[in-house]
Amino acid sequence: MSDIQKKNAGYAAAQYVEAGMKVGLGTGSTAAWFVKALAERNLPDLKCVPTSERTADLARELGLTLTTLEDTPRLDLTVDGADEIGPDLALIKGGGAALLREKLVWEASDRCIVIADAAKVVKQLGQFPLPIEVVAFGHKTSGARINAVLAAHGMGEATVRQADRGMVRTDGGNLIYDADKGVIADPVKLAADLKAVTGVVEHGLFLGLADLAVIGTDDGHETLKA
Ligand SMILES: O=C[C@H](O)[C@H](O)[C@H](O)COP(=O)(O)O
Repeated sequence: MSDIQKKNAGYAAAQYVEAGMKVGLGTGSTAAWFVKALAERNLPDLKCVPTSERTADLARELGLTLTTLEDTPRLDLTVDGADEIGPDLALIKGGGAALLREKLVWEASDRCIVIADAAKVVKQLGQFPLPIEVVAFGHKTSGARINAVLAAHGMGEATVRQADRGMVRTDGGNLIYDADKGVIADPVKLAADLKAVTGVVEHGLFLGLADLAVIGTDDGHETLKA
């Protein structure tokens, strides 16, 4: 993990934003650099949709104009971080528990740019534990079903994410189960199988959504196309 690489990716991605755009703001330490760089550009008539309360607070503090998906259902561009970037720009996201709002914002965007430090680029997804957002009601039952799906994919068990004060809650009040790390051999099928479990709200596999990756290097950035 390199902060300078994250910063370089965030600042480079801010150059893709034009005046008057409707922009989705990602969540996490890399996306925070993008939000900062975007605010510094001071472009006129931007409208931004944040993907978490954390990002909303930061963007507000930096003077960006915020709106919601309810008021602005289509966006020109979303820029967001990732936990892993695999072949074809298939991603794992949700390390910061923001995956549901992130996916809603990504899917509402004409173009999505993923930004990351170089260590996030992998040959096969799965070394980062896949986050799965689950409704709290009956979550142990849902968790057992999730584990059956993961076992069928040759993966280890998922466990509920804990913080100092108990189970982590997302901005929407849900829980996060993190799959044990391992090889995700068939991300498309795993995504469909997880979505079929009642109680699963969303999972952190972002497939076919990223158009471009901006990868920070120590002295600049590189781009990868989908
Ligand atoms: O839920 C959080 C998001 O998906 C983040 O974009 C992801 O975890 C990457 O975060 P970071 O840039 O801090 O590594």
